[in-house]
Amino acid sequence: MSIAIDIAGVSHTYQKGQQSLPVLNDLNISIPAGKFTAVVGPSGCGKSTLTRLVAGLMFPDQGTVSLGGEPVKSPRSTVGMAFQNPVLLEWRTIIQNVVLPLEIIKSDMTYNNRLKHAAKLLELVGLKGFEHKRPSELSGGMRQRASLCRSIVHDPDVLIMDEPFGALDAFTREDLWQLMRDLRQKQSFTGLLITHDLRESVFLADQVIVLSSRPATTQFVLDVDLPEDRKIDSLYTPKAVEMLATLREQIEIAQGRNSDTEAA
Ligand SMILES: Nc1ncnc2c1ncn2[C@@H]1O[C@H](COP(=O)(O)OP(=O)(O)OP(=O)(O)O)[C@@H](O)[C@H]1O
Repeated sequence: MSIAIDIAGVSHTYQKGQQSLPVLNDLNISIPAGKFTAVVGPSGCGKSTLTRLVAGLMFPDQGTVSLGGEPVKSPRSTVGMAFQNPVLLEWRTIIQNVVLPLEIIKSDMTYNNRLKHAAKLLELVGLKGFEHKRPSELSGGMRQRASLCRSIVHDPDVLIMDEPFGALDAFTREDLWQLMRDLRQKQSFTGLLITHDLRESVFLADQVIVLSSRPATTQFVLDVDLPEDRKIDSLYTPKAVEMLATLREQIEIAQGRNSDTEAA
């Protein structure tokens, strides 16, 4: 299986005036094409920094980040990003927000085809009938659904998610986990998910990486040995409960090593 995201020997230090803050230390993560890896770790250990490096928004001091075998030298149109706060433009309708990446990346696509493609995705995520509403007319969960559509409307090879469900209530979050599972089956992409929610990591990922406290390095890797077509109930099976207990233990070990604040 080909490697879609390869983080090889990556170290990074922020410089603020005379002060240095080492954040990542010799990090190695390989994610095969079509698979999802979740990254968990103490607050402030460097998870968002990692997403910025993979997105090509900044570059590591040492090591290489490669997507599809090519070193990342700038942001790529084959990458989609989803964040905790769905920043939807209020002066655009929901469907106009979703087509935005197509306007920029797939400018050769006709206006009607862009709309058709976005409408199909909105239907898939249960937002048929809301295409012409403004973002402020939707609930937080609905806005996040629309934002996910915008993240994948251009058929990215890689989807980077930085706590995309963190601001939602527990039930909406579980709904969106199931939505993400279904989207993955319809549209193949490789996922890098940053989360503080261990259940989310086990539900969505094929592999969970626990980072140590800052400067973060790989402390523990868990292969999620659950069926691909997971149900929320799968999280209550003895196997899943055991995995969650292992992850919690690893997070506690990581936190014990000098983390900023509480996590997970
Ligand atoms: N641009 C920057 N310049 C200097 N320091 C930064 C910068 N961005 C982040 N940091 C610092 O680097 C450390 C890691 O930040 P980062 O956001 O990557 O951690 P995180 O693991 O995503 O945190 P959290 O879990 O709380 O979201 C923090 O101490 C943060 O204050």
